[in-house]
Amino acid sequence: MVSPKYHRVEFGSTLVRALHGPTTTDPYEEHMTVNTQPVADRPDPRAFGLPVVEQDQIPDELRSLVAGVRSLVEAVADTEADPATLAEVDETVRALTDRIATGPRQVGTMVRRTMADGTDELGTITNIVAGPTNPAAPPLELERVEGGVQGTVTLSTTYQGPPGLVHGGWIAALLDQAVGSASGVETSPGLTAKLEVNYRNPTPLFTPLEVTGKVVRTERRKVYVSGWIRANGQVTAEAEALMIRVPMEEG
Ligand SMILES: CCCCCCCC/C=C\CCCCCCCC(=O)SCCNC(=O)CCNC(=O)[C@H](O)C(C)(C)COP(=O)(O)OP(=O)(O)OC[C@H]1O[C@@H](n2cnc3c(N)ncnc32)[C@H](O)[C@@H]1OP(=O)(O)O
Repeated sequence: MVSPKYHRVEFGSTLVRALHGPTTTDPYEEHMTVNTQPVADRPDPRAFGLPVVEQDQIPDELRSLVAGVRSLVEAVADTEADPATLAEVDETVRALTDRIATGPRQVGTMVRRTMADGTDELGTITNIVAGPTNPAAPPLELERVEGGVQGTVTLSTTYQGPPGLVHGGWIAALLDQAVGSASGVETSPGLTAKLEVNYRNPTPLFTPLEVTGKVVRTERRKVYVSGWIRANGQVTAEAEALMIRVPMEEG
């Protein structure tokens, strides 16, 4: 179990409860299993009042909508349609937004997914890099490899910084996710205390990017992790990170 002395995370969810009330109702609860069984050797988000949704229980209709909205964002970012068409689409989108807004899901809602090798991973359901219900997430799907995790993602124009290239902040975000996930599956989940990124070569848009995180060594709660992004086999960015694991109760 997670130690109650982990005040910062505990305070975070207490704050969430203070802001949003003791939300136990999830708009998708009818369609998704909210797991209530504690996990023995891992921090249990439910100890902090955070619901856990199983990723394979997310309705196909929501997955499809998320992908559709992602395409919409790309189309909007690059549209050169005439003003009359823009006004018409704007009105439609606003009407659709009103129709779908069911109120916020509880902040901190977690999702559990099972990687190809059977490893379970917990993350927030709207995680900006990997969250399965977040249309703003690319999403980066990581799988277990020896010593860590790896995944491939292709970013389009909505992640642009310099012309034709991925924004440096997003490069750091991808690496943060990879080192955090590597640390989480190889040891236990934690927070990033330090992330140093070296931008070695331009990271191109519209090109499959291989994102890797590997644990280098562990000292008590400190986990040292390296990360890389490769495009066409060439390293474009690398990271050295320090993750601090959420403390577990002794014994
Ligand atoms: C129940 C559910 C909870 C789950 C939570 C995790 C879920 C993850 C799930 C799935 C993973 C998916 C992937 C996610 C990827 C994204 C990750 C992010 O983006 S994280 C957001 C950005 N990071 C922050 O906002 C941290 C802000 N900083 C803090 O909150 C604290 O500073 C924290 C937790 C990092 C450390 O605070 P302390 O009080 O817990 O730990 P102290 O006792 O100070 O340090 C422990 C050891 O670490 C060293 N240390 C701490 N910070 C250091 C630093 N910056 N540089 C060097 N050493 C440091 C200390 O010197 C100490 O070392 P010695 O054991 O004594 O040798």
